[in-house]
Amino acid sequence: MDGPSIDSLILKLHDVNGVKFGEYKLKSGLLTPIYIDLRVLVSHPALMNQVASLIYERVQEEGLQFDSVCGVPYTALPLATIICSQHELPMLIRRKEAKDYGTKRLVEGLFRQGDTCLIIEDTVTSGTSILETAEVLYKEGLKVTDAIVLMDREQGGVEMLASKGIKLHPIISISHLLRVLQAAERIDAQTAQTPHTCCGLLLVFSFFSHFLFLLHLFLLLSAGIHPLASKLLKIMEEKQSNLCVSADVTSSEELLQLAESLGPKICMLKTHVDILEDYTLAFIQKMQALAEKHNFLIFEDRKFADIGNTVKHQYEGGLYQISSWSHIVNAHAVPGPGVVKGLSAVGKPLARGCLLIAQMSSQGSLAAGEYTKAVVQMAEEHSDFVIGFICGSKLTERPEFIHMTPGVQMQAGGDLLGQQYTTPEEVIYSKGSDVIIVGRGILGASDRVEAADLYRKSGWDAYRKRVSQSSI
Ligand SMILES: O=c1ccn([C@@H]2O[C@H](COP(=O)(O)O)[C@@H](O)[C@H]2O)c(=O)[nH]1
Repeated sequence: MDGPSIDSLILKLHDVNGVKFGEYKLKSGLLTPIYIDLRVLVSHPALMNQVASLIYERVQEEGLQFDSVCGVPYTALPLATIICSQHELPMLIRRKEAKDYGTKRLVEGLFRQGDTCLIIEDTVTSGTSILETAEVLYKEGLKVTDAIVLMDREQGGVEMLASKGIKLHPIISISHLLRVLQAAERIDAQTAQTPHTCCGLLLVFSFFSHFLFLLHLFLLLSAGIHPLASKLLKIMEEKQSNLCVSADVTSSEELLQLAESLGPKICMLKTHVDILEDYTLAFIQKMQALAEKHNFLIFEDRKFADIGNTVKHQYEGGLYQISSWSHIVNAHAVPGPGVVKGLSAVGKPLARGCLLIAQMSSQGSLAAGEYTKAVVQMAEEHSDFVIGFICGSKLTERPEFIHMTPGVQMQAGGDLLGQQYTTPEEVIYSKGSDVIIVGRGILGASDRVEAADLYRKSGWDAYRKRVSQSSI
């Protein structure tokens, strides 16, 4: 498609409200002044066809070689469908929903290991959505070398994807779009300059979003939530961290080193003390001192799952005396409410809290569907002790519950024993969880402190972004 046709497409997109200025984001509290909303295309089939043709023309101009096409869900899905149907190209569908871990294929359609898949996207900002889709395809053994996008917001997407080995081919840049709209007198010169004042706007945005975050926190704290949950939220805000490190090591010395070095980066340290080869109560006292020093909570991932009377003993006594030092423990709901009552009898007087395991990150987990719903109900009935869930996504809008998600790494994927990984952005921003729990993603890094900081930043950015967008 030539320049004039692209320009007329831009005007048509503006006509159908696919490009919005100012108001949309101001209402939701964000100061992003230009919003590209190509979801409107589904209501305008002629325009949808035009966009699909434009994308396909670009594919041909670039001489791209590929075996299949995948549209980033959801807006680019119909675009990919039209292109594949009109040109008889094999298509793949990436599933976005993964509520029931491991029960569904992540990529639908036929492909062979090593096939190359072309990604199609409607709008790119940082490139994260394309990367997430590519990561799911990589996991299935596919290659991704190129991606085509209709609209490039020119906010680093091309560069970020290039650094990951994906060449992005944008069709319309936001600066061109603004020039066309200004020439057609749809916007004034000041609005057309918007991208060039990006840094100033980002500062205002950052301040505003921080304000919204604090407002959100205030509303949560006023909702009468458990003191431990409120303490956790305060730590998160103070340390700008929703990272819980899963310290799955077998020596107490290494665990203490982890707590000392990663302490400043985390809101919580998760332990499995029963894998330590040299557990002593003296060690646990040192850990408590580090938790005080670096202001984090301790979460013993004990996964209690017995009748109330037994879990009472397991929590309070034995070798580990968990209730004496662990701020938070967790439990399966399989035994019924007795497990919570037993734990609560020990933990409540000590101001401890409990997470119920509503979903698991492992492939084929049975904690799904009706079971998960029943766990949420059990939590609601015991909210004086249950402070939240181990889960893959937000399960309830009730503000008193904190959602914590394990199975997190920078790249989606899994291990050989059924663990499944999702990215911090996906877990926190897309799925609405609050805290990321990261083990080997940090423990396996050559520089654990640097890795922890990357996870902290990624998780926290996603959290702030989500909270800012949902507050007003
Ligand atoms: O569903 C669950 C519940 C708990 N875990 C625990 O989290 C960590 C994850 O470690 P990675 O090294 O990041 O895989 C580990 O301690 C598990 O016991 C979980 O993974 N999934």
